[in-house]
Amino acid sequence: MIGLEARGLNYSYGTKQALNDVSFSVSSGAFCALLGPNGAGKSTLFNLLTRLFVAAEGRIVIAGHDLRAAPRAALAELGIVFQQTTLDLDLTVQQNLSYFAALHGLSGRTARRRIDAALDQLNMRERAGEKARALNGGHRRRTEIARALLHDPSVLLLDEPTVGLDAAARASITEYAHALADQNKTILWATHLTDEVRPEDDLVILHRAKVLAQGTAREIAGDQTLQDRFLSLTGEDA
Ligand SMILES: Nc1ncnc2c1ncn2[C@@H]1O[C@H](COP(=O)(O)OP(=O)(O)OP(=O)(O)O)[C@@H](O)[C@H]1O
Repeated sequence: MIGLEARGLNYSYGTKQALNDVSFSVSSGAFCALLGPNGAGKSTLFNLLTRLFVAAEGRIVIAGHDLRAAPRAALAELGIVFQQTTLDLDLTVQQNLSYFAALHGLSGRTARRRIDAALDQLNMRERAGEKARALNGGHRRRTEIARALLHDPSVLLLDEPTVGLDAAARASITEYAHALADQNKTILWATHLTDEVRPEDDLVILHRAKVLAQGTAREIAGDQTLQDRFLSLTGEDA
């Protein structure tokens, strides 16, 4: 089954083409890295997938729902962690999540149950009472991932979620995202760092608005390291 599918997406800012006939699909429950250097078009693609932008042509299907024909059903299956942190720093972890749960129409016992489950999933329950401002970068990211899970989406988009984190926090966030895929969430993980991609991960390489390669990272790397393969495909260092 397909968790996320993009077909024939084009997008331009004036004369600047940011996406050029972009097509790829991610199997349900797979971890897929979207690898591309700065300016490749990753954020533009995320803006189309979340319907912040609407593509004139092409098709996006989220957990079986066409984003154009059935936007509410499609977006209900989508969780998103944006590149910029979007927590209210003056609220506690719990309050940040409660507020978001309310936006999704969750309240009372259901909201509390979902919040506890999401905090447990990210190992953040003991920090529920701390203000977001007091958390380090890794814990803030974990809170944002927990928040993105509250409405139980089947597809989770993460836009360069490790930017600004130290190596230990980076490894830990990557690990949590893989664990979510193991629990059958479909994950699309944008990054410009080849060391965040595991050989068994699905991989889409985006460069200058185009998909250059798609497959497992192992297949795409062939007999090279992924870093060397990426460099030879794009002529850029990752
Ligand atoms: N509002 C805009 N107006 C004009 N050009 C834009 C605009 N936003 C992005 N671009 C251009 O479109 C291309 C794709 O940008 P995009 O932000 O999608 O790439 P990205 O892979 O997410 O890069 P980054 O990692 O730097 O965010 C780049 O060449 C960028 O300069």
